[in-house]
Amino acid sequence: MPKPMIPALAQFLAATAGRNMTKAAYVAVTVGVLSMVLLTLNPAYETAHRWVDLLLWASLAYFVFEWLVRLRHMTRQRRLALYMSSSAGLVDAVGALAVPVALILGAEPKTAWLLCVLWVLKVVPGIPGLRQLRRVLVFESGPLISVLVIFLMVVLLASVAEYFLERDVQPQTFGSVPAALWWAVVTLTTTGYGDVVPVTPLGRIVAALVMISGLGVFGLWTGILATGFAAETRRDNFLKTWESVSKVPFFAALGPAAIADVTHMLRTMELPPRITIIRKGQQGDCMYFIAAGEVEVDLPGKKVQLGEGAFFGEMALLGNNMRGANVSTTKVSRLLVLDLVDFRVLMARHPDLAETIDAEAKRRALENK
Ligand SMILES: Nc1ncnc2c1ncn2[C@@H]1O[C@@H]2COP(=O)(O)O[C@H]2[C@H]1O
Repeated sequence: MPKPMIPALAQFLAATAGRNMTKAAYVAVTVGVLSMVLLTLNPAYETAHRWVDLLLWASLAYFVFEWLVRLRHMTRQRRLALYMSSSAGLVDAVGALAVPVALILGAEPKTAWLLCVLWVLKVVPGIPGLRQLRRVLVFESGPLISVLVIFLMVVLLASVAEYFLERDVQPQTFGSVPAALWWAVVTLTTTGYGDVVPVTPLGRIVAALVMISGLGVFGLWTGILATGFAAETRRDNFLKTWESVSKVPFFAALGPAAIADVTHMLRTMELPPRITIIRKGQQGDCMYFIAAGEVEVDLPGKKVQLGEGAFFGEMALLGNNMRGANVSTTKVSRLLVLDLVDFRVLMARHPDLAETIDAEAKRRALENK
């Protein structure tokens, strides 16, 4: 018998605490935050205030319900303290309590509902690549902090210089170092509001230097983050491929160093069922190892299934470069792809593997005659 909807939903919400958001939570965040934005729009809010209020209360009710369900679930699991002190627990608590507490404390409703902007924090665990970003920030913290220190140094030097050069001509805007600091930050970050502008010749020369430094500082930041991300993605791919390679029996006899070597040459590909990977008659530029799943080779008069650990697509690389049959997936499959150049390198570096591939290709060619 299907479970009643509310208990089933409650069980699901409890189990997803601290993980990616549920679809309902995405809807509640979007509806809630958009309604909050409408609340600040006049006269639109005045005309539709019943609907906007209803949507705001409905979103809040969802988050309160979700929080209570999770509290109950964690109490039963004896993990309440852990949940309440985790970032997910804090975000859930803030999402459920911020607006009601502000209303109870007597804040004006239009002000209290602004706090529902905090619901966007719920989206954080679902952001793809967040773990990668965190790791990049940790690994690259040294260079990033160095750039930050350079930024602060230039800001301070420039603002003192501009204060000295401009204070007599523009006492209103450059009359103190903090006032000049505002100009320095706006200029160095390349924002350039243009509300405060040096007018003396020397002041302008300093400004030009600050603008050029700004480009350099931001170029450095971007460069450090971009290379950090690229390195992190490479590491992630390597780990994923390593895991698959070590599971393929074909590579099992290799030592860890050789597996690492092979892993550098392979890339992973995830495919759904019924996808054609190889078409007969096309040029062959890579071969495949099956890490998981199954493929079917469509030969004249028969179909051959190849499962986990098998390889295919080697015959074109060893022969006349032409694919001899159609090959497609029959199940969800994870394949390791070896490009032609790396295939040659692999064959040269690992003669035992080369022999196995060669022998299997010859056996298949005989079988197909
Ligand atoms: N008899 C067979 N048994 C298993 N696989 C085969 C057989 N014949 C061909 N194949 C595979 O199907 C692939 C089609 O592309 P290739 O010719 O590059 O390489 C071929 C082999 O890897």
